[in-house]
Amino acid sequence: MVSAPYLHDVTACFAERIGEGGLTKDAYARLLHGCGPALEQLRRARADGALPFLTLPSRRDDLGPLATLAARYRGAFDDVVVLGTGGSSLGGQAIAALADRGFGPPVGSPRVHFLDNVDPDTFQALFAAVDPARTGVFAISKSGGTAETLCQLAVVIDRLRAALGEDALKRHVAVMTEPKDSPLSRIAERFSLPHIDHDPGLGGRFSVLSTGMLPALLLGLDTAALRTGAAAVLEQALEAKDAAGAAPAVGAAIQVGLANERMVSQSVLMPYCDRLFWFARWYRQLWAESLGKEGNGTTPVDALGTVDQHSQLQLYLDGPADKLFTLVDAGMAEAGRPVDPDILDHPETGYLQGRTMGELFTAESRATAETLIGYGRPVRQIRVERLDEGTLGALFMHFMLETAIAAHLMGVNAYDQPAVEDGKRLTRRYLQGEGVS
Ligand SMILES: O=P(O)(O)OC[C@H]1OC(O)[C@H](O)[C@@H](O)[C@@H]1O
Repeated sequence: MVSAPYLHDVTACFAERIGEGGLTKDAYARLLHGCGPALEQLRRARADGALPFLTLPSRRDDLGPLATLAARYRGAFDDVVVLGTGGSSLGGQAIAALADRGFGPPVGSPRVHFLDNVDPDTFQALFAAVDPARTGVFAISKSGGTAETLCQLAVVIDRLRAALGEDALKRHVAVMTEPKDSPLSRIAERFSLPHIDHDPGLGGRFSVLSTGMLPALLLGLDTAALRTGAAAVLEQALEAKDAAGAAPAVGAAIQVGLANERMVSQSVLMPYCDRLFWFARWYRQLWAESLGKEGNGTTPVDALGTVDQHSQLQLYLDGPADKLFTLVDAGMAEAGRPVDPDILDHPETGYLQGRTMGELFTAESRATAETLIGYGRPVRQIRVERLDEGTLGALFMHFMLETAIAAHLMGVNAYDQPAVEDGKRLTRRYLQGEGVS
């Protein structure tokens, strides 16, 4: 059992059963040994600043311009639209879910909408719902050249300009992109839009502690706590005396070991917490794009307890034995009011009487883990005492490190995504008229 500050019982419970299945203790020990150089590489990268996702947790200097913009937006707008896709959107969505459960933002915050697709119907619905005079926009694109984000922004600027005039744009629209010449930086320049620099060394799927900060500030979340939680996990992992003491290394060794032995081809992340729904979506991109290279990688699956017990669990238990399960328990056992036996008085539901919703949640998470183990499926559980900015930051860092270490073990570069460029090239050709009948 490995524990890290903030993440209690990062139970590599499968580690305790290694040797029972196809992953031998020797193979696991070799992989864990291989994590040593991976951790050393991360230590060096943190020291020389080569990987900004490792230095960001201890930085605060970059937050100033974001805080200024957020304060202005909070004062001026009822709605803020965050444009961008992939790594420029999912981290922000995962953070925003902490504060907005879908019933509206906290008092004093605007409604924050993430538009990460180019579905014209969605944009039509957005324009019908918001008042342009009370709407702010924040467009995020690391490269500044992503077709979807540029198209989104062009459409939104067109609408705002028609409603408010060109001069108003600089008060309503801001961008975050690399400080270089790009289609997005040119738009910012042309309309004098505030431009916040995106660190060129910070890959989108490792950028949550940067791209997620404006949404966090808009919703009144504690950005310092997000980073402190991440820093604590980073510190624990990089200062551990060996790889066995570093939870992300243990997780990477298990995931890669099971994949090498052809025991898993999919990695299911199943939090028991609605607020972690978008976290699982964020993880899906991180794991897929970082590792899916040269025939490597396992397919990440985002699931949600208890909902997916009622739609996926049959397959998970009795379908192909090709999945590793990571269940996240967000410490809600105490939450909720007890069920009044006067209302639920049927003899068959005696087990629910006097129990809280949180108790049902927690019992189901435990029961699912044990049932999966009973069916011989590899399972690990991560327990978070309480979900807040600190623990969410810790979870982000845990999985970013686990992914980086897994990439090292697989011998792939975690920080690029060369294959997706092919489809982008083809899209451009189609739009230019080539091959379109
Ligand atoms: O932030 P951007 O440069 O606009 O990129 C947004 C997304 O675009 C892609 O196609 C990449 O596959 C993703 O890794 C990236 O996060």
